[in-house]
Amino acid sequence: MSTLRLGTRGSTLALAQSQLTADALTAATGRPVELVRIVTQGDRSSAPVAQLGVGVFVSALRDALLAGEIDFAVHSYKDLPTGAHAGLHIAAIPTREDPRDVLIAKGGKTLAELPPGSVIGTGAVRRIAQLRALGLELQVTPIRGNIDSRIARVHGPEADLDAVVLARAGVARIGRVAEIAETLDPMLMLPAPAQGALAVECRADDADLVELLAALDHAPSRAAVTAERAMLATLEAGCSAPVAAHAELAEGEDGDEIYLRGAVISPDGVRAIRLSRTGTPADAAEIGKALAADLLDAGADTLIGSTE
Ligand SMILES: NCc1[nH]cc(CCC(=O)O)c1CC(=O)O
Repeated sequence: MSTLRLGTRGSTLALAQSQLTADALTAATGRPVELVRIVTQGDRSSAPVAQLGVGVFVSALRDALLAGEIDFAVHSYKDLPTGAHAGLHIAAIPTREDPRDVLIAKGGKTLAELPPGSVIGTGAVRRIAQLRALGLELQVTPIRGNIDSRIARVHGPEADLDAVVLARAGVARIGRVAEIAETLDPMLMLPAPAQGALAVECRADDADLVELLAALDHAPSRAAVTAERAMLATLEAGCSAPVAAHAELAEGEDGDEIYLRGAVISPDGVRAIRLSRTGTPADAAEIGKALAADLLDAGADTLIGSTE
């Protein structure tokens, strides 16, 4: 059996989730997998991610896939642009990690324990807006870089921040959950659509590999992510304010039920529209689209204008 080439970025997180997926595939199918390092434009640049544009970390991997240099790639699903990519196919969405955000703070302080004037670093407008919405005497400062360098801004000899907010999934995958001070309740900090989920992608015409990779697919995770991403995709057309979403699957009386919560927040955190919908996993995409329509009806597009 030929060895499959899994293309990966060189960051600690990318290597960790690629290795995890390689091991899971070998365990499930017996097929050997080797990791192939790909340097992306996002790794070479130190410009803010907002300037580099969405999907910059993804494009080099996709180019390598289409060029046949690698057989498949593992992405953080939340980093993928919402549109489908010609010639490529997401063959598996493995079991999702905890989608919530976490606080890593000096002295292990929780959000409520941070003294007035504390400086919190985060790059995502979604997190900045929700932190501001708490109305605390906190200073939010934009940061970028990989997870290790963000944690080093709080824990380590070069520390210059009181706290950072990160996705729990990333911290868990690089083996640093012990440093988490608080896992943030989605009531306060609703996660990014698809946070904590991975997308395993290969060429659409590689039928054998599409079938092989399906061994890694986890139907409940796929349903949750499909609902969240459908909401995001529909909102993108009508609204550019920060978007958050979280779908949970629960056993209802008539089988599994999806409970999708969504929010659109003004960047200054002053106004937020929060709504929810339920439905069956088979209707995941429709639930997401319908919730986005509800949010737009409630004025989500008017939240863009309120700047900092
Ligand atoms: N935007 C970068 C990014 N992409 C995926 C993760 C974490 C892991 C995940 O959500 O799957 C992170 C870091 C973070 O947001 O803290």
